[in-house]
Amino acid sequence: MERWVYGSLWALFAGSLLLRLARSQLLPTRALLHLGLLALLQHLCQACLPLPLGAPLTAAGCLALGRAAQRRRLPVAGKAVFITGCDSGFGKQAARHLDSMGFKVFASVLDLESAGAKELRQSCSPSLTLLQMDLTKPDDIRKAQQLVQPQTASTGLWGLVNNAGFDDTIADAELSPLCKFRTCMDVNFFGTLELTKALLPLLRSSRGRIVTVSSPAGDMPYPCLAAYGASKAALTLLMDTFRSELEPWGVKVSVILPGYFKTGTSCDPAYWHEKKEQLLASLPTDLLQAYGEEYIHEINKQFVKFMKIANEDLSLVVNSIADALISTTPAPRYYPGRGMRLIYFIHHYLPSVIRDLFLKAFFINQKLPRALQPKHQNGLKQE
Ligand SMILES: NC(=O)C1=CN([C@@H]2O[C@H](COP(=O)(O)OP(=O)(O)OC[C@H]3O[C@@H](n4cnc5c(N)ncnc54)[C@H](O)[C@@H]3O)[C@@H](O)[C@H]2O)C=CC1
Ligand SMILES: C[C@]12CC(=O)[C@H]3[C@@H](CCC4=CC(=O)CC[C@@]43C)[C@@H]1CC[C@@H]2C(=O)CO
Repeated sequence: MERWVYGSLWALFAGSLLLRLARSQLLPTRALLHLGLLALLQHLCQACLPLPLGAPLTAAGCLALGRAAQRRRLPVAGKAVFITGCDSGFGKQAARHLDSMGFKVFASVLDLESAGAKELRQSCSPSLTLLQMDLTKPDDIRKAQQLVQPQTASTGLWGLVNNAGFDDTIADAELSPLCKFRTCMDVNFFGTLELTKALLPLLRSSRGRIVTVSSPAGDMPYPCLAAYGASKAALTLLMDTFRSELEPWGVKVSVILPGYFKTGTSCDPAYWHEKKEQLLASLPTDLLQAYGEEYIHEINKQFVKFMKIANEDLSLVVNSIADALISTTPAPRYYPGRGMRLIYFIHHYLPSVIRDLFLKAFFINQKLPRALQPKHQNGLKQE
């Protein structure tokens, strides 16, 4: 009897864990997971249940998992979606893709004359509306809300895709100017929060969707990304809170956590060279003395080399955005991109010392600051 109780409890625990992992999008393939789960259930039933119930229970498991695995999609007709950051990158490609799917797209851009805005104007259907909006300007957000509201009064606004984001500093937190922390927070957190609050009444009336593109840098300490990562950490937590609080209203919230992709200026060496020079010119002398110019050149070199191998297939992210908008069961998290499952597995299950070493080996591994180098050590001792 005891064996039977333990076996059943173990089967329930293992089954719930594997199902949670399946829904989290963290595992390589659903089929692999389902086979593993069914083999486990079959074994446990045979080992623990007094009667030959293995086969019928396993068959029931197949049916249940098959239904869970089916991700049904909602009809697109009549659904309006507001997307931010469509000048380039994921936002531009998502606007074009959602327009081709039949959504009524409101594509906001920083600059209506940007190459991306012109491309969307030329390549998308007449139902796509381009509008200029700077997330750091409350007046722009108010005008955007006033444009969208009358055009969605009958249908409500089905989706908000918070895609716009900013970072232009790749340096240790101590070397990152405070104004960079503020700009990242202003765009990535406060601007996104203000827009979301402005459009929430429309989203609640349609029991629609909020899809926010955050970053794994908000979940784990990527070296030299403190300003950006802190703003994304705040954003991700905000969206998790929205997901819980908006559940009674029928509004579903998903967070997209992409890997590293070639978008906008993310892999433009000339852009990052200019940002490095601006940073060097802005640093106080004592800080520059302590770290040394070479330290900052090395970070920039490692970063530019890393982005050379960034993913070029933006459709991985765009498809996650689309799924979060029209799946009947959107996932709370999407992890599109090479190696993201491994990175999150390490983050969730390995000790912090291993996690930190992995991120340094994977992304940027700073050299010793000038003041800590043996040939400069005597300078420190005298001070
Ligand atoms: N490229 C990558 O490897 C990754 C990007 N992300 C996130 O993906 C999102 C999209 O970025 P990407 O397409 O990669 O880069 P991107 O630079 O091509 O696009 C960023 C967009 O945000 C807009 N934007 C910037 N500041 C703005 C402001 N103040 N107001 C309104 N819009 C503003 C830009 O005009 C641009 O359209 C961002 O939230 C970014 O943090 C997350 C993980 C990885
Ligand atoms: C900061 C930025 C976007 C990111 O989130 C990535 C970063 C390059 C290193 C990364 C590797 C990952 O595995 C996750 C994503 C990320 C932290 C990108 C460099 C420029 C990108 C940017 O500026 C976004 O606005």
